[in-house]
Amino acid sequence: MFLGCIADDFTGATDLGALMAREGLRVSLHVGVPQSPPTEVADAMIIALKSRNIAADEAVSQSLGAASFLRNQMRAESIYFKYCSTFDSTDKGNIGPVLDALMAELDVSRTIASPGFPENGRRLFMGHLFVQDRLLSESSLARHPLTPMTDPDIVRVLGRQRTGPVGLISKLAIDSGADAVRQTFEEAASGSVLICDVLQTPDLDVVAAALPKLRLYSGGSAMGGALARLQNSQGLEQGGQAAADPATLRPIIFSGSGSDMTQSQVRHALAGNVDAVQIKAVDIVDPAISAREVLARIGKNGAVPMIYATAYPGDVAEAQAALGVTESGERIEAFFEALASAARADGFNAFVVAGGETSGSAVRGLGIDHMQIGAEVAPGVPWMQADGVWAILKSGNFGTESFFFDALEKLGIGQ
Ligand SMILES: Nc1ncnc2c1ncn2[C@@H]1O[C@H](COP(=O)(O)OP(=O)(O)OP(=O)(O)O)[C@@H](O)[C@H]1O
Ligand SMILES: O=C(O)[C@@H](O)C(=O)CO
Repeated sequence: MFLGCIADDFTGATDLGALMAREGLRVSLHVGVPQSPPTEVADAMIIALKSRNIAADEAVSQSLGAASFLRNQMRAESIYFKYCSTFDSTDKGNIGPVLDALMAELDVSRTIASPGFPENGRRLFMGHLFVQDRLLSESSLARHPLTPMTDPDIVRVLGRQRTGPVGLISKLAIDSGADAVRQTFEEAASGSVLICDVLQTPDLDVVAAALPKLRLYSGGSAMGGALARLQNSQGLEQGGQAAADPATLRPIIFSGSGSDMTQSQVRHALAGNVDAVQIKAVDIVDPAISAREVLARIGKNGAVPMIYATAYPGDVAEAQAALGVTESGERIEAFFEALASAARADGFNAFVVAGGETSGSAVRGLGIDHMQIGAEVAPGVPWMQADGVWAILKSGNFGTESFFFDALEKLGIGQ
């Protein structure tokens, strides 16, 4: 297996899977470390963790466990550590501590950190990360509830998270070509992690071509896509993609993200034909009971059900003031987990889910631990199939306004 990947959240894992499957790779995606090596043939394996917002030492231990499985059981030639294209983290971690631990474990003296994802507007210049046309620190990510990104200089951000040096593979080196990139990498001090500038996708291909056989890479999904492209240009068989039979599908939409884009997507869906139920944290006492109540209310008008907690920031703040930030979030997550489980038992089998934490809850509720990548609806957002269930896990800010309907259409379900 050429690439063994560790993703720090579920939507990020499916994002990476989509970008590698696009290049024809056979991708095997697992939720957590599998009990034993899977029998299917794969060029790349992704282990999805939920390690972005946990204590750094726990994130390190889970990531080392995944790396050990990928190297020892799957014989992965390289390890890829996938984190967010907006470098979501705090000064305590978890990107730096996990990178330090993987570098020590794999005995590598240098690696790269390449979060950029130009197709989704995440670009880096001189180590500064932009979201569309704004610096990271001026984007909505500066107000992220768990990982507010207030410093756009990723060299400086990673420098605060690790003990070793942090350098830069600048756009100037990339424009000079693969040899200049390789030289920058090789001349960097031992122990360095080099942040990669990227304005357009071909910049990533230059970096991949310059550094084709590192034991350890790290970044967003687009760098993984570039490595997959390089691998495929060396003659891999095309991988197949899972396809759905629309006649057998019963769709349902869950939205628990509060991001600006998901808010637009919910508003767009509400203006169309959906059977919508809004859920509030204060109303959830027993998640299983709330889930059954919601399921009893839907399905009367023949439209696709959409159950959403997504609310304006003022309403979220009100719920947080009443219950506390942790309690209000946990209630909604427990609700979506119970709802996924109950909806599956009721025969729903195509789940459109918005939000990283919400996706984690839905996957837990569905009880799936292994997924096959299907068609991509928006850059980095593919349908996936597991044990007769279809699911699409959308990162909060991904997709355009019509995403929910686009996703259904992609499976052949008209509105
Ligand atoms: N109305 C609400 N009141 C209180 N908490 C809410 C409300 N709606 C959502 N939440 C909580 O906000 C968090 C949203 O996290 P989630 O990761 O699903 O979305 P996101 O952060 O926008 O997505 P991503 O991580 O993909 O960018 C969850 O913990 C959810 O329970
Ligand atoms: O890289 C991204 O932006 C996403 O894959 C992500 O990590 C979602 O949380």
